Amino acid sequence: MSARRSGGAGRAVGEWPAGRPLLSAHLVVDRPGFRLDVTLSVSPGEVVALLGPNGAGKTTALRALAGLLPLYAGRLRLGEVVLDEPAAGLFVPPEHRRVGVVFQDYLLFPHLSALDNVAFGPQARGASRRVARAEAARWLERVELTPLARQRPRQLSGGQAQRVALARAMAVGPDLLLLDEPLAALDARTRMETRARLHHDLRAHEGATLLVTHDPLDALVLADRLVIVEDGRIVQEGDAAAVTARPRTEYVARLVGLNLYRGRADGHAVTLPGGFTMVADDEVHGDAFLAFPPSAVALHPRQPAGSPRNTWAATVVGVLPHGDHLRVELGGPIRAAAEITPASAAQLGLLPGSEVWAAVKATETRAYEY
Ligand SMILES: Nc1ncnc2c1ncn2[C@@H]1O[C@H](COP(=O)(O)OP(=O)(O)OP(=O)(O)O)[C@@H](O)[C@H]1O
Repeated sequence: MSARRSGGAGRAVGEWPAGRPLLSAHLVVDRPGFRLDVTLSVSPGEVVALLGPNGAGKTTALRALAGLLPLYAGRLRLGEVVLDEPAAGLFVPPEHRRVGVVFQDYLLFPHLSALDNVAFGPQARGASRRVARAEAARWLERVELTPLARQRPRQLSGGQAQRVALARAMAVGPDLLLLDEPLAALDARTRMETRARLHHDLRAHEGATLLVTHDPLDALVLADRLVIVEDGRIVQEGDAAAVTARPRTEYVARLVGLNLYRGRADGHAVTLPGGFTMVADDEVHGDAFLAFPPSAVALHPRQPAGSPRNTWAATVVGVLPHGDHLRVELGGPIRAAAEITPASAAQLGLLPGSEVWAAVKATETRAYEY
């Protein structure tokens, strides 16, 4: 099978020129009432997480990369091969792409053993049964499942089934590995263990990896770079530190647990919609984001003396447990979340409708341009 037909890199991933992305895609997909329009590039060995709320278009992007949905416009190149380019009449079908997919519910064949599930990929791509099974055995060994090779999927735990699905996706030697919510089907405990294993296995993959997830923890643990999609568009991308330090949408701010506002800055003062002004540690001019963590919000029963900055009268909208703290949703001149201990909540006698004073130190308040 030629590299072109097989949709392969056309040269070993190890020889791929440094600095040139292995996957380079401008994906435009039309659905009734929805358009996905995103540009993605992933380098060899890099793990990118596509993160976003429900209906953002993550699965649509993954399906387009796998060839399960054709592009409406744009271009998808993997290695040296163009897999989809409607304007040029090019489309490589899924079975001829060097792409491995781990679906959310794994889609293992229930009547086949773990070994034959993994052997399916190489066999479907033309390997003999013997070669495919040898390849499958090698992959099961890599994910430490050799003793379970003869088991059927229903005899495997969720974490084991996930690893069989990963071995099956890797057994075709993919240049692009796609994972759709790989840990969503697992309970919390198995999830932690499987996440750690998956991290280890993904490090060993020389090709490009794209992971679709709702779960910020999966993204932070597994990925080198985050791409955040909302309503079919990329709203922010970068490594975890950059994204969490400077969220650019409310979704991202919630994800990283920050209060976030848009306003106009004049030096250290940022005026928010409605006219409330806050003082930030940073100096910015023009349109700006203002962000502070809920843990930086102190609540007082009366107006605190001697600290007129960043203090406002607020009304308690709701109180929710948050780990071993309480998260207090506040209404008032700005909506904000505060995180306090159960002891201080009891002292303040917090109930929905309670009146309190909120205070945030300028040193804990960040401002940055948008
Ligand atoms: N088979 C389909 N036919 C038509 N529209 C679809 C289909 N599947 C998804 N959509 C629409 O495409 C948009 C993006 O959906 P998609 O499943 O890609 O989002 P997502 O980010 O993966 O969401 P989730 O996290 O809920 O899986 C949504 O508006 C959805 O209603």
